[in-house]
Amino acid sequence: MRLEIDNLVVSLRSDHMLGRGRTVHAVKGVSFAIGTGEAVGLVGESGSGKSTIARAIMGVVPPTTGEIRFLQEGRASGLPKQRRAKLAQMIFQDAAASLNPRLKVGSALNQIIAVHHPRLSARERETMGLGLLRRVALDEMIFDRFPRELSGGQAQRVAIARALIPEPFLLVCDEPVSALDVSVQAGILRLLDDLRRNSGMALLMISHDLAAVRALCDRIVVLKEGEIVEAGPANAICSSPTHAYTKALLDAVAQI
Ligand SMILES: Nc1ncnc2c1ncn2[C@@H]1O[C@H](COP(=O)(O)OP(=O)(O)OP(=O)(O)O)[C@@H](O)[C@H]1O
Repeated sequence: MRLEIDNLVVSLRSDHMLGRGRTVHAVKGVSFAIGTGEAVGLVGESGSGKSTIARAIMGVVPPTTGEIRFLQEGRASGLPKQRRAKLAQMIFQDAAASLNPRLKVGSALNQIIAVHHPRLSARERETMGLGLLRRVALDEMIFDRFPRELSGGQAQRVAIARALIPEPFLLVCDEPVSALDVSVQAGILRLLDDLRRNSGMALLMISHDLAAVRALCDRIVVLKEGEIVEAGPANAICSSPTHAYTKALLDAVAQI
């Protein structure tokens, strides 16, 4: 399986009070690809277009021009809703906010398991839910907790467990650790890395933090004002950046 982003342009109508109705060129002709089991980092300062690219991949915003293709053995993959869930899932910075506050973790997982595995019995769904918790290294007790009773790291692990249910080709991670304590960050990054290595799930790791991206990714794409300024193997980008902007991002990491 392969995701190809080809000359993607996304222009948005500004909803900001001061510039309402103005067109914002959030993404201006971006191309890159991700194959099965690959981890690609998308870095750039605030407003460089990272989240807009993620939303376009997830089908939430349409490309203004250009294409986003999921290819299976060279052929376009169909996009009925169920199928789309198997192409890409997404996790967010604020994991707790992405969980339904009224549902216990077990019920939330159960609902999504029922959608994607309709033939399973209630018992089998529960077994699968508990198995998912183990896969993200959470205690079974978490099954009976509400999102408000979870720590930030636990909530992110539940969000990851939920994303795994359709067994997606790609997990889009939008700043998945930037709201967490440094000690908790490493555990989540290790979990994402293990999932990629063990299940072959591809990762698109979106971050303004080059250090987190470097730890996880084979390749890095550096964005500035909606355009790619540099792209290549993670080690090469981090050890000898060619673009002044990438150097500035690296210097920012060194100062932390
Ligand atoms: N819904 C929207 N309407 C209008 N403009 C938008 C909208 N969403 C984003 N933008 C603009 O598009 C540009 C890219 O924003 P985007 O959120 O993709 O950047 P980002 O790199 O993800 O930033 P951050 O790291 O702060 O999340 C910015 O100028 C932003 O103001």
